[in-house]
Amino acid sequence: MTQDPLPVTRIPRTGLPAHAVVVGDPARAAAVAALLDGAEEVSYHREYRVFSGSWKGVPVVVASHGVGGPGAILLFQELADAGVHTLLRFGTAGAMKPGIGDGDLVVAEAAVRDDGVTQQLLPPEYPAVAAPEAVLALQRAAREQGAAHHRGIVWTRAAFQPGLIPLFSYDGAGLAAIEMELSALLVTASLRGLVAGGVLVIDGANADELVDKETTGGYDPHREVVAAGVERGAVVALEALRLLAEDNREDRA
Ligand SMILES: O=P(O)(O)O[C@H]1O[C@H](CO)[C@@H](O)[C@H]1O
Ligand SMILES: O=c1cc[nH]c(=O)[nH]1
Repeated sequence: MTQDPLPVTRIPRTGLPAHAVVVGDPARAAAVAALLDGAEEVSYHREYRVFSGSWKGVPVVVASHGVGGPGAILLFQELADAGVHTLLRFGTAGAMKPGIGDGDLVVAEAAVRDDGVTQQLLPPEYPAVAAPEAVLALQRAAREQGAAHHRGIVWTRAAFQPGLIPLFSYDGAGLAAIEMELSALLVTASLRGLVAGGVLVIDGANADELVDKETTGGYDPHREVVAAGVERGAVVALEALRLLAEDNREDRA
């Protein structure tokens, strides 16, 4: 009997692998899926392009969530409904700390919840934290790939463009990077009992006041240095997922 797909993303309710890499851009989902064995497009509805395949023997999902927390959280929730329990976001981000340069990776330890959606779900004091095992798996994978990487807190911010209200400054707070969806993933994971984390490729920074001019050239994701970081980051995310899947297998044994 054919099953009804889930209502927003149109992914199937059953049969998906339990480990997923989620990315903003549908084209990046296709590029990551191209690294898999036996990759197949599962569904493509709105901004949600979903593939399955296997990475070094581990069945994985690769899915795009589009730009912005409110839309992205619909994918995270429906992946959880479909039985996915480990999710790593592989995105791009702006650098916020001196010494973090274009093409470098940032492994998120936690995120500031300015995502524009989770405030409507639970109080703002609730933290957005990555699973420690996801942080360590991403860090280990980045080391093993020889990818320049940093660990730190990420600012998830719903507004990409500057507006009339001056940007609140987190000067002195030690934030590493700014992007738009990670805290929505981390909060969803905590609420649903999932394992989640994130690794981000630096592509400049979209707010001039955030840019460390010595290490980044300002916001421009369409550069060779970013493309090279994305290639490295894709392998880091898949390798980290494999390490987490191995841990899961050992825990169950
Ligand atoms: O490259 P992705 O994963 O889309 O991530 C970043 O890029 C987009 C902004 O251009 C936002 O989605 C932001 O979070
Ligand atoms: O939100 C984002 C994403 C990429 N780069 C930025 O500077 N900001």
